[in-house]
Amino acid sequence: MSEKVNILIVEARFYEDLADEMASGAIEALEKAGADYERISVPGALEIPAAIRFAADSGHYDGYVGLGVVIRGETTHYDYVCGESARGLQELAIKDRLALGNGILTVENGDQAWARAARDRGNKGAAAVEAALRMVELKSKYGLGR
Ligand SMILES: Nc1c(NC[C@H](O)[C@H](O)[C@H](O)CO)[nH]c(=O)[nH]c1=O
Ligand SMILES: CC(=O)[C@@H](O)COP(=O)(O)O
Repeated sequence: MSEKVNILIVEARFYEDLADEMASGAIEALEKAGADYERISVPGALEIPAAIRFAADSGHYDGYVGLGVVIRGETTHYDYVCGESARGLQELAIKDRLALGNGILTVENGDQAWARAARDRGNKGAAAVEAALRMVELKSKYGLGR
């Protein structure tokens, strides 16, 4: 791929501090890889797939990274937020052939979230970038373009 890879980061800002850490890890990974990137935000993880789908029609991006943190509460809403955000991303990847990384943490509590979000621990924001970049490579290998 001759020109620089351009990645869109879609951040769910439900937990602002965790979102910042996840985004920082993702950005460090993108800069290390020499990729260009843009950032947009949504209220919560449920909105990530739709935001990616809106952006994909622009043809501006080679890949997408969804970042979010879903922490179980008192009701079954957790199950829907986790399940539907994951399903939405999978549909975008499979049906729309979008190169994306899923960086949506689905955890029981804040400690579990920080153990995975922190750059010096799980650094899952960077992991989602690495997944997205690999999928960009595969799309290029098979001539699928943006
Ligand atoms: N509880 C969490 C949510 N809930 C909000 C939804 O994602 C969505 O924004 C709302 O239902 C309006 O459509 N989102 C998270 O990202 N993390 C949570 O823990
Ligand atoms: C994951 C959620 O949507 C959750 O934070 C909502 O909390 P609750 O189930 O207590 O309303």
